[in-house]
Amino acid sequence: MFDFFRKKPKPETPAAPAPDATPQPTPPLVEPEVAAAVEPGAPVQWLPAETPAPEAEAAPTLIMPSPDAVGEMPTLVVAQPQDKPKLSWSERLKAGLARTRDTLGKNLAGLFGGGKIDEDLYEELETVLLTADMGVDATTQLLKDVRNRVSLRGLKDASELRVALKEALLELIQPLENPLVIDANSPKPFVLMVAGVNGAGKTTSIGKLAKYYQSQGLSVLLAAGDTFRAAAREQLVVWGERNGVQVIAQESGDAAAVAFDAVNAAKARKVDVIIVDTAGRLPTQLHLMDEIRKVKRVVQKADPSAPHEVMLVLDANTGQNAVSQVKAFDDALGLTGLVLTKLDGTAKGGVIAAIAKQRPVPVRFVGVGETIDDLRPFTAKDYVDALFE
Ligand SMILES: Nc1nc2c(ncn2[C@@H]2O[C@H](COP(=O)(O)OP(=O)(O)OP(=O)(O)O)[C@@H](O)[C@H]2O)c(=O)[nH]1
Repeated sequence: MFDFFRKKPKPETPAAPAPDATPQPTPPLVEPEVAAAVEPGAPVQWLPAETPAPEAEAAPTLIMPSPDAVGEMPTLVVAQPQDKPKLSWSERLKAGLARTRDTLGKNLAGLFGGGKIDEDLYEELETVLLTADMGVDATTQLLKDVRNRVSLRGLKDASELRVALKEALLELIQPLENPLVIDANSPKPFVLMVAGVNGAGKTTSIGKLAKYYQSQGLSVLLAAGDTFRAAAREQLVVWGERNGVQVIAQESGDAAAVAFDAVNAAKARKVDVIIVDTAGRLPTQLHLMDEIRKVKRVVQKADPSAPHEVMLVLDANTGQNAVSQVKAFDDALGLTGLVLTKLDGTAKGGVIAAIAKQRPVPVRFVGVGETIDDLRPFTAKDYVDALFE
């Protein structure tokens, strides 16, 4: 389990930063000679003093966690395969979507049990879809599609409706399937910026993503851009140390400056992927939305082609509110991908249909638990199968 990630206190709403607060140089968390121990034989890199970001006037002190420093921090225990019986991903996805399936499935079973297809049945189907958090727009589209399929195929019996609905749902959410492939043809470093509301699962997902891309042979660097919560930074630093992933952090200061320097560090170290964490924020906190726009702008100053992915992490439990979050963050940042977390704890997995209909930003990954293997690329067919089987 990501025990250490779970240790942190309930997320707080970060205090409003001054929109253009000048980052103050901060004392390093580790001494230079200790930092040198991180990469034996390699020169210590205090990065980057050379090119200050126009909007991040003073370069922050960057730290590499040292084994000594990390040794004093709480232990992170990553679930080992032997912790639980090895399930295939489709089994885990199925287990994760159990609550949504129970709600949807039970209600649909009642509908599709038999009898003839009539207006009453369509009305009941509408209620079931809305209850699964699919939203009005997606529900309307699904019903229209199901009606078409029924009339085209001349279906008469309610039991035949199930296949028609499954097909209609697959067609609706299929466009969201667009995996985030990072390979030799991708920009280097590939800059992935992560955003989301408080507690959505950003930091946990970043740990999982780092592992995912590392397992593909890519080098990964994390930027601890959640400068509001010291615990968030420490989580990343400790997690990075335990898993051999470099982390760039500073003790306090400006998220944009951390991101800027981390991109430069990634360039200097020829790292393949950099993942930039950011503090949780609500779309209604306009000053914080300004602040995250600034992070993006400053990243662009370090690398004009970056960020190459702006990913919103969404807690599936928020149901229809997730759609509002997608719209607001997309309007502010121009999202290129989504991560849908905590599907295991919710009956609101149908929200994916609402996203497909109202703001179809690709769902890159879905999360169905807290262990490292519980985040996987989204595939529409697996998702629909897990909902209906
Ligand atoms: N059950 C379950 N829990 C998850 C999943 N993803 C994350 N969590 C848990 O959600 C909680 C919050 O996750 P964090 O990663 O700390 O969230 P965050 O978005 O970084 O939070 P802030 O930095 O406060 O904004 C932690 O307890 C995680 O273990 C998931 O897919 N399933």
